[in-house]
Amino acid sequence: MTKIGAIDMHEGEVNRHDSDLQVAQPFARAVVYSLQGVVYAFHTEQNVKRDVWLFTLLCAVELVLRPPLRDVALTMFVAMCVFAAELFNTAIELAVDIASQWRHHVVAGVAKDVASGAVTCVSIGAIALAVWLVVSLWPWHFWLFTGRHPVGAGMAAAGLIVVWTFRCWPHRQQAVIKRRRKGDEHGV
Ligand SMILES: Nc1ncnc2c1ncn2[C@@H]1O[C@H](COP(=O)(O)OP(=O)(O)OP(=O)(O)O)[C@@H](O)[C@H]1O
Repeated sequence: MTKIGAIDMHEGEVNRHDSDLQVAQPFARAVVYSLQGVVYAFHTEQNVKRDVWLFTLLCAVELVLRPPLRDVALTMFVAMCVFAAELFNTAIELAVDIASQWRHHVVAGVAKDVASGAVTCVSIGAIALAVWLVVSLWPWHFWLFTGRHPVGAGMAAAGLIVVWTFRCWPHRQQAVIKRRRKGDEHGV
C-alpha cells in the first residue's frame, strides 16, 4: 500500500483493474472508467444518495399520475442534469482537496462553494419543473395499473432501473479518500 498525501492507494488492486481493461478498446475503456466514476459518487456522496431517493419519488409520481411522454422526457433530462452537476461537484471537491493538500485555503473554500452553487442552481430549476408537472396534472387520477401513456411510463421505469443500478452496483474502493469536513478549519 502506498500512502500519497491523505490517499491510501492499494497498488495491487489498482493495477489488476487496469490490466483487466488493457484488452478493451479505448472507447470501451473510457466508458468503463466513466461508469466507475459514477458508481464512486453514488456510493460516497450523501447528496447523490439523497438525490437518488428524490428521483425515485419523481418516477413514482409519474408512474401513478402518468404525464405525457414529452413531460416525462423533460423531467428525466433535468434530473440527469442534477446528477451530472453533483458529479462535477464531486470531481471539483476531490481536485481541490488534492491541490490544497487538505489544508485550509480561502481560494479552495470559494472553489468548492462555487461548485456547490452550480448544483443549487440546477436543483432549483428541477424542483420548479417537478412542481409545475404535478400541478399541471390536476385533477389527479390513479393510473398506475393502466396502459395510459405507456412510453412515458416505460421511460420513467427505465430511469429508475438505470439510477438504482448505479446505486446498487458493487463498489470496489481503490483509494481511501479522507474528506475534509465542515468546521475543520485547518485541514490535516
Ligand atoms: N481546503 C479548504 N479550505 C477552505 N475551506 C474549505 C476547504 N475545504 C472545504 N472548505 C469549506 O467547507 C465546505 C464544505 O466542504 P466539503 O469538502 O466538506 O464538502 P461537502 O461537505 O461534501 O459539501 P457539498 O455539500 O458541497 O458536497 C466548502 O463549501 C468550503 O466552504
